Amino acid sequence: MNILEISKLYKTYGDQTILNDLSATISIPERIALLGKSGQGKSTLLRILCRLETQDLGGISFQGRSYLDMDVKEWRKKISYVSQQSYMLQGSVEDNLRTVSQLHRTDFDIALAKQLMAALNLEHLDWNKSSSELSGGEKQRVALARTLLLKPEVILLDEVTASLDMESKYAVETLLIDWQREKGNTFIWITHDLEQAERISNRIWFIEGGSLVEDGES
Ligand SMILES: Nc1ncnc2c1ncn2[C@@H]1O[C@H](COP(=O)(O)OP(=O)(O)OP(=O)(O)O)[C@@H](O)[C@H]1O
Repeated sequence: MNILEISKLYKTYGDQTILNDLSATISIPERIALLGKSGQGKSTLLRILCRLETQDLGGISFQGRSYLDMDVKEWRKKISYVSQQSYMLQGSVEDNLRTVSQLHRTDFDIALAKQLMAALNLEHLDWNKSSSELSGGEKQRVALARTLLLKPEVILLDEVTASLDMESKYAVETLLIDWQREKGNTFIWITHDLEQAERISNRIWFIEGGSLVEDGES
């Protein structure tokens, strides 16, 4: 039962309905592009899936286990979110990369970290540099490497190439597709770029009015 199941999710903010009876079954592995106009609840859906927010009604289960039966830390190790505004911890680049293993008490895989940084066109970035001194695009890619080091089974990507130049954008796409094929994980990737959606996905979702109005192969 290698699936993430979303069942009848409802979410409102005040009198605004953001998710309205949204259900879906997500296989692992799978590559999903999530499209939809601004303000349609894409980020809200991903934030609920990694339990940064709570739905008003409905359930989520992963490999047959309800989200209610798994503690948040264990859940987020399996289902991780990379936000649009990349969140950096205080300290150096290396501190940021190491955090994940410290948090989850696993060994820091320095070889993998170097490999990821190189694949993200960051091989020349000084690991002693303070995270506050990084550019937006550097922060975004360090945040991505930090998440991949956790090897989540489901990676939730919120417009992660939005602040990148073309070369870095393609580097991120290549890395995530190669990683997905090799590890057999799933990603759900929010993008406003239809061409990118077609390049990166095998399944496309279109969200509108709080529901998935399209769900098909790409
Ligand atoms: N914490 C919150 N409190 C109140 N309203 C919120 C909150 N978070 C999101 N919203 C509202 O919910 C709606 C959906 O927001 P969300 O960020 O999920 O949309 P989105 O589809 O990801 O948009 P975009 O493509 O612009 O990133 C928006 O109208 C937003 O203003």
